Amino acid sequence: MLRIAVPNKGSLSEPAAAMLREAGYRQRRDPRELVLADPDNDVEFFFLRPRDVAVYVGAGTVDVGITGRDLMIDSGADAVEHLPLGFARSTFRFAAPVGTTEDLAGIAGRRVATSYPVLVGGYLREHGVQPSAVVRLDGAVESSVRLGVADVIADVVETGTTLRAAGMEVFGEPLLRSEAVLIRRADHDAPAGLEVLTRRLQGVLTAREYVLMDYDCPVDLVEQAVAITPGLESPTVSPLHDSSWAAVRAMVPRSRTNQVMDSLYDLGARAILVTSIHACRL
Ligand SMILES: Nc1ncnc2c1ncn2[C@@H]1O[C@H](COP(=O)(O)OP(=O)(O)OP(=O)(O)O)[C@@H](O)[C@H]1O
Ligand SMILES: O=P(O)(O)OC[C@H]1O[C@H](OP(=O)(O)OP(=O)(O)O)[C@H](O)[C@@H]1O
Ligand SMILES: [Mg+2]
Repeated sequence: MLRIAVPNKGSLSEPAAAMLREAGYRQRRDPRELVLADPDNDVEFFFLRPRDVAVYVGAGTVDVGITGRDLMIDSGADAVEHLPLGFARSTFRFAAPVGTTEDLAGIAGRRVATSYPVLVGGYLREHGVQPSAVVRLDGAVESSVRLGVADVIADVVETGTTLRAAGMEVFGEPLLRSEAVLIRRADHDAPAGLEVLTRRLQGVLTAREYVLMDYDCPVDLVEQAVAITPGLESPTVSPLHDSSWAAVRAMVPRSRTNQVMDSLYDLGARAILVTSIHACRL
């Protein structure tokens, strides 16, 4: 039975459960449940703090887990990324009160507050910058400068709203681009059952990323039309009762749906229909 660690709280918890549910797994109804067996799918879920997921995976007491790339690196655990999951996307950045710090070198001899001390310490060492201290805080790091325990911060930034509200701005390059990832133990064979889990999650990712597009097209325009919708391998082209027309079906990136429909219509395609993919195995 594959043992899977899942975040029990925070911004990873809900989307992780939604993804697993979409992949056909049971998920808990009561947020106080700590363990959930799913014998039909031969897996068992352990609901753990997101920060701890990599620790358990690295120790081998669970087989795989869902966590953030930033959290995995900060844990220092013996775990590796197996599959990026496309949600909880963020950047990890240095920031300081507006107009006070220009670049990485400006951190030398100053105090950096963060909830990710291992990640930040490692990055600064790699770049040869020595702060006077790395101050570890649990959260609300943006308040640390105003409250006098640090001079700059390093934290998760998504929209930048929290930083702006605190009168801060980012500086330097992002330390990291993070997202939710499926992780497994480093230097060990893939556990039994991981292949099925991976294929199922990949199915969800594809179903989220693509739509199915069907359209009718004059036969002499098919070549130009399939150049617009090449699909993943090759689009399906079927004859229609009216032999001067063909029906085409192809997968199209969801984000480009409307541009592709406009181009097809301009070319002369008609009856363009878009359908969501409910599930798939490629
Ligand atoms: N605003 C955000 N947008 C996108 N991802 C985020 C955001 N805040 C945190 N994350 C990601 O969520 C993970 C951290 O989850 P965690 O549950 O520890 O913290 P949290 O979501 O800030 O919850 P809490 O603050 O309630 O503890 C990290 O991978 C981080 O990159
Ligand atoms: O760029 P934004 O869209 O504003 O998002 C980034 C903020 O979101 C998270 O905070 P959270 O609300 O989880 O509070 P915390 O700092 O206490 O963890 C993160 O730590 C940042 O503060
Ligand atoms: Mg937080």
